[in-house]
Amino acid sequence: MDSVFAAIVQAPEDPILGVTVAYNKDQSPVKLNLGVGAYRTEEGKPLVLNVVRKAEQLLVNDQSRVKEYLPILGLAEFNKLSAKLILGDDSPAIQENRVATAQCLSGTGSLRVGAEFLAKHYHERTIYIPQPSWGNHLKVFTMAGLSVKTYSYYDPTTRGLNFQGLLEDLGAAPAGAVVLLHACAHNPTGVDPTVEQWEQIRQLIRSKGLLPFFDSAYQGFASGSLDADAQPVRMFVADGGECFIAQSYAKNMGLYGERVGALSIVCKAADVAGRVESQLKLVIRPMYSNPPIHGASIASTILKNSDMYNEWKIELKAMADRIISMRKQLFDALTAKGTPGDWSHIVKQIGMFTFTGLNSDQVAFMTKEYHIYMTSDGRISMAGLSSSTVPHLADAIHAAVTRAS
Ligand SMILES: Cc1ncc(COP(=O)(O)O)c(C=O)c1O
Repeated sequence: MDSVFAAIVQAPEDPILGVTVAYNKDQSPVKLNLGVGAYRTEEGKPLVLNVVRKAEQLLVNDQSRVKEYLPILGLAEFNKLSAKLILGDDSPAIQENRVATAQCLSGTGSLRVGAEFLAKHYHERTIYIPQPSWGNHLKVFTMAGLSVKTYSYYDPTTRGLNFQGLLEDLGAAPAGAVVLLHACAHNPTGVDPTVEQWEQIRQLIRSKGLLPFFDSAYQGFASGSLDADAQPVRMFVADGGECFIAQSYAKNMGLYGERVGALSIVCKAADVAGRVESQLKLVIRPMYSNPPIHGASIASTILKNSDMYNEWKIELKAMADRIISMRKQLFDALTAKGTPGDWSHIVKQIGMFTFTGLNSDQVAFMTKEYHIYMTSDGRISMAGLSSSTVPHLADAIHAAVTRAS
């Protein structure tokens, strides 16, 4: 008898995760995976932070965390500490109980819960995401039932921010529309607004009554400082207006596989935040019922202990510094080879990724001839690179841009 699913067609791989699938199949000893979003060491290995190991040790015999686990919303302490991490220790919004926070499944799960909440409870169903943006944004928001539009963000000619285009597009958005903002280290471009530009964006968003939704997946990775990277979010929260924030600990604590994250909805009054929290529970309950306890316990163990917190900051800074060093090494290697083109953007960009400017043909060539894997938009993860692999990548880029097409 034929399977009832016989007519199902093969789905395409995810454009980002598919890079790793293709890489795994490659038998070449020189193969290089620059698609990974998670941090890697000089040896190309995933890094378990020292401070995470310590927190895990402490947790082995600790039963107390179970006591403060809230149904559906997860670890109460984790939620409070996460809101503090992004909003600041002395945030009036936290002191006034204006923030509803739910522990969610890493950054993606936090975005999705926020999107489902908006689809159910918010009058304006349109969300503007930057052009370009992390590839999953479009799907997360569309699947939740929102209508996704884009606003100008990147200018390929300057390899910088298209600030004028951004202001024009957001200025033309319907009142109330949701605006997705990368809190720092914009993925994939590595281009962030300056503080002055953020202030102008804030004024525009508030004057038009748009709703800011921050995606904070790389706090600490842009500047090496957790506080500095949170500044754009804090500017928006300081004005007293509403704001959504999705946080991920996948990159900055290296907890990718634990799926640790939080969604915070900053409201204008405590009673509203209480009602929002009650509705968040109704959104989450039929999705996955309750979030897992282990990863969030690790994160809160680190966040609440000042010694461990300081140790985390040092480890995070070291990761951010290694990425900056990789940028410099790649730029120097291309310059030394006399590779045609201006590669200065590689050192100017911020965060884990570099938006090389290589086109999809050049990427395909580098994969075929050099076994180098990256997304077809030319984005490479600097974390996937090491001093020993920089020359191979520089050779490949040089060959890709100088070959007759
Ligand atoms: C901009 C951005 N947002 C959110 C995420 C989600 O990360 P995760 O769900 O692994 O925490 C990522 C991961 O690559 C990202 O780059």
